Amino acid sequence: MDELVELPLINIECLLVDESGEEASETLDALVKACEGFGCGQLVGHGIPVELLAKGREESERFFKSDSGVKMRVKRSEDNARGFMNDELTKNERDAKEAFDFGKDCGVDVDGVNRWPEELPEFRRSLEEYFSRVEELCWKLTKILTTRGLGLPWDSVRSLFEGHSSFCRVNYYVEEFSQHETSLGIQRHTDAGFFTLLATNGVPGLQVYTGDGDGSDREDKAWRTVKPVEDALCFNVADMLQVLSDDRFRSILHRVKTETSDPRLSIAFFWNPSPDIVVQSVTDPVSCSASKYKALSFGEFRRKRFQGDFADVGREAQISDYLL
Ligand SMILES: O=C(O)CCC(=O)C(=O)O
Ligand SMILES: [Fe+2]
Repeated sequence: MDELVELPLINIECLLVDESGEEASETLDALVKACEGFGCGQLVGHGIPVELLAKGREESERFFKSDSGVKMRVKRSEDNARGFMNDELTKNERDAKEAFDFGKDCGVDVDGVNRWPEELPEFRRSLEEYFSRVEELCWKLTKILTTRGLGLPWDSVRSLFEGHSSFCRVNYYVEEFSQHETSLGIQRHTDAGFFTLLATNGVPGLQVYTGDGDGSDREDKAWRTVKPVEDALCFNVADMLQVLSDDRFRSILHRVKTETSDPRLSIAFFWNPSPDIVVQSVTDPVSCSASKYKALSFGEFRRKRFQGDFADVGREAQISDYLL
C-alpha cells in the first residue's frame, strides 16, 4: 500500500467550550484552512464519548454479521430509501459493500422512513443515541463555520437547517464483496449535503483525490489513502457548503478502496439542509449578492442524486450543473 496521507488534525474542544476565546480563534483558522485546502480534516476533542463510538461500531458489526434474513427484512425499496442495502450504485457502478441508512424521519418523498431490525434493539438504541449527539455537534460546527468562518448571518444559515434531512449511513466493506481486484468499496463521488462526519473502525480504505481532473483514472497516483486516526471524526466539506461558500471551501472527491482482509466499517453522518430550501452562493453577506451558482433546490438536487444511486440513469447530478 502506498504511504498513507495524514489529513490536518484539529482539536475542536476549545471551539466547542468557548468559541470566542483566543485559543478558539486559532482552531477556527485551522478548520477554515482545512476547508479551503483538501476540504477535509480529522477532528478530535469532538465530545462524542469514545464508549458510544465503540458501541456503535460493535452493534453495527453485529448487524452486518447477522443472518441474511435479519438484513433482508429491513432492505430498502424503491419507495423507501432507508434500511439495509447491498446493491448501491455510485457513478452507475455497483459498490463492493453493504450499508444501512437511518436518520431524521422527514417523509418518504425525501429519503424515506427508518426501519430497524426487531432482533437487534441495541443496534437501534446505540445508533439513535449516536445520531442525536452528532446532530448537536453539527449545529455547533455549522454556526462557527458559517458565521465566524464565512461571515454569514446566523439567522439565514439556521433557517437552512430547520427541518434538516440529515441521515447516517453505516458502511461495511468485506473483501469477498469485491468482484474483481480493482473493485471499489464506493466509486468516486462528492457528498451532496453540507458536510460529513465519518467515524471508522480504523481499517484504512478512504481515498481522497488530490489531482486536478475528475478522478476517473483508477490507477491515478493522485488518489491517496487517508491515515485513520483512532476515535477521530473525519470531517469533509460537501456540495452545499461549497456552493454557499462560493467555491471557497471545497467538496472533496473521494472513494473507498480497501486493500486488507480486515473488514472496514464506517459510520457516515451526512449533515444535510432541509429539503425545501434553496441554496445559493453568497459573496457579500451584507447585500447577499450571489456569485458563481444559480439558486439550487436541495430537495431536487438530492432526488436527482438518489435516482443515480438506485439505478443507472446515466450521468449523476453535480453542482457544476448549477454554475452561472
Ligand atoms: O467509508 C468511507 O470511508 C467513506 C464513506 C463515504 O464516502 C460515503 O458513504 O459517502
Ligand atoms: Fe462520501
